[in-house]
Formats: sequence, structure tokens, C-alpha cells
Amino acid sequence: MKAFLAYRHPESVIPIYLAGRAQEISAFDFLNKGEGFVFHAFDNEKNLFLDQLNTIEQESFDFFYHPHEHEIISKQAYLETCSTIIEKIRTSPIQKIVFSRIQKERYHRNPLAIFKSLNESYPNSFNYIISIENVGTWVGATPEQFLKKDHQKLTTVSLAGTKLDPATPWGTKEIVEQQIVSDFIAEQLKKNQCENTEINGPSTINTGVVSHLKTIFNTTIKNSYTGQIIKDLHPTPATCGLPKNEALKEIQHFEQHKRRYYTGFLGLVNSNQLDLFVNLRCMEIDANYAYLYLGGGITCDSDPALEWHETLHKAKTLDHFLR
Ligand SMILES: C=C(O[C@H]1C=CC=C(C(=O)O)[C@@H]1O)C(=O)O
Repeated sequence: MKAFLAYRHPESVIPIYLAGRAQEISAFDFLNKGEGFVFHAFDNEKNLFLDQLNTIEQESFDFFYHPHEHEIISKQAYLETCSTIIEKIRTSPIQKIVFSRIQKERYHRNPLAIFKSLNESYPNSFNYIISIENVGTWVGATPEQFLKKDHQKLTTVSLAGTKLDPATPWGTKEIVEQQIVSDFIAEQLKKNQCENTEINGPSTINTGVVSHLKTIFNTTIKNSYTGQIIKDLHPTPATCGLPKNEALKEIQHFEQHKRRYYTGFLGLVNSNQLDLFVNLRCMEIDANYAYLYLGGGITCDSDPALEWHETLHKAKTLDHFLR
């Protein structure tokens, strides 16, 4: 399959435009594929690996649209389902479920112009546009590093909790919601024999639209554990919930849409390095419409109306640039 990719890494100001090929890979099967770019689905189905990537002029970037159903729920349905999820959490051992929805918007700009606007507005995000034959086109500006690895040095991040106004103090709901992610990550690092783990945070980061709590984990891992730590971390409770398998089942039950690449992960791969991001604040586009994927962590302290409002606010990351 033909593939086009443009990305702008948060540590750089220069966007890179590439063309190459994409192949479907089994879940997590990208570590022995050589140099390339992984675009991994949330539910491990139709994971893609891009390679034979060559730099191109941006004028040569082409778009593949692959229309399919996007289930869009009403505000009323969102609020009702959210209340049911809160009740479920209050009456079961589940502590957190990340619930998401799709918002459909007409767009009128060249997708590359949208990508460029993201680069101007979000210097600290990993911004990308990816277009793959028979798959479609996705655009995103994600603030969440999934995993960075250079030889045995590994960094991962717990990013959760959202506030809309940077001036308001953090509430207990957000602090607990992010601590759940940090505890989960610490446990997975330990299980995978990581050593010399340094934990920094939580501190507040501002994405330009919302603020989050962020804790950074720097550690050392034996290369033989790389595959296992990725399997254990994906998906973290920042995008799925806790306990992981129970939360996954509830997501499949409550969400009407398939997440596809939203809350999967993407990024650069080569023999000794990985630089992966969680696919958040992203949208799938066809020739006329953008489908924004918007989610948030639900806990026993959630308020459905506030969660709805949070998804509307997160949508601003992208919808500001569609018209
Ligand atoms: C699942 C999303 O965000 C996650 C990352 C940061 C904060 C989150 C929250 O506050 O709910 C989510 O865990 C999303 O933006 O779709």
C-alpha cells in the first residue's frame, strides 16, 4: 500500500514530508522490521508499519480517503451512557473507564494547511498527517509521549486529568485519575525488571487548549524486555482504564464506534531507538468531513455534564483549524 506521512516532532521546528509503503503487521510486531514508522491501532487490529520512506516535496503529498461508518452519538446519549458508566464504577472493582465519542465536522481547507496550522499552534505536541491507501487519512496533535527508548534508556509518561482553565486548582477527581495511570506505569516498569527508575511529577502542562497532569518516568530496561513493556503499557489507564481488561470490555460494550487508530500509538522506529506517541487529539478525514475522536477518563467522582464539556473543549485542539 502506498503511504504518505508528514510529521513535526516537539523537539524540532521542521516538518518532515515522506512517501513510502505501508504494510499490515500483527499486533506489536514492529521491533524487527528495521527503520520505519509504526501506526498501531487501539485494539491491535490493522496495525501498520511504514518503511522505504523517502523525503518528498510537500506538493507531492497525496491523500487517500477510505469512507466508512462513524457512529456519532447525541449529547443526550453521551450523558446517559456516562451516567451508566459512573454507576458501573461505583458498584464494581473498576476504578476508571476512558469513554470516547466522535464529533463530525465539515472542513474546507487543504489537509496540509491544517497540519501546518497545528505546527504553528502546538510547538510541544507531536503533529502529524498520515495517508495510506485502503486505510484513509488521519491528522493529529498529540501531547502524550507513549514511550521513548534509546538503547537501554527508556522514558514513558503518565498524562491524565484535564482542566479547562489553567488558573483553577486541580480537583481530587483529576489528581486521583492521573495517580491511577502513574501507579499502573510504575507497576509495569517493575514487572519488566526496569532499574534506576526516576519519577518526576506530577506537574502541570498546558497544551494550548487544556491543561493536564504529567509525570515522567526515566528508567533503564534490558533490550529483551522491550516488546513486553510495550504490550504491558498499551493501553495505559490514560486511554483505557483500570483494571485494563475489565475496562477494555466496558469500552467495547459502551462505545458505539470503533476507535481504530485513536488511542493507539504511532512514531519512529529503528534498531536501537523508539520514539512513540499515544494517538490523541486526532481525527480521521474523508474528502469533506473530519471525524474528531474525543475521550476522557471517567471515575466514581465524574460528572457527566463536565465530561461532555471536556470533550467539547478537547475538540478545539483541531476544530479551530478546519475552516
Ligand atoms: C483520552 C484522551 O485524553 C487522555 C489524556 C489526557 C487527559 C485525559 C483525561 O483527562 O481524561 C485522558 O486520560 C483524549 O483526549 O481523547
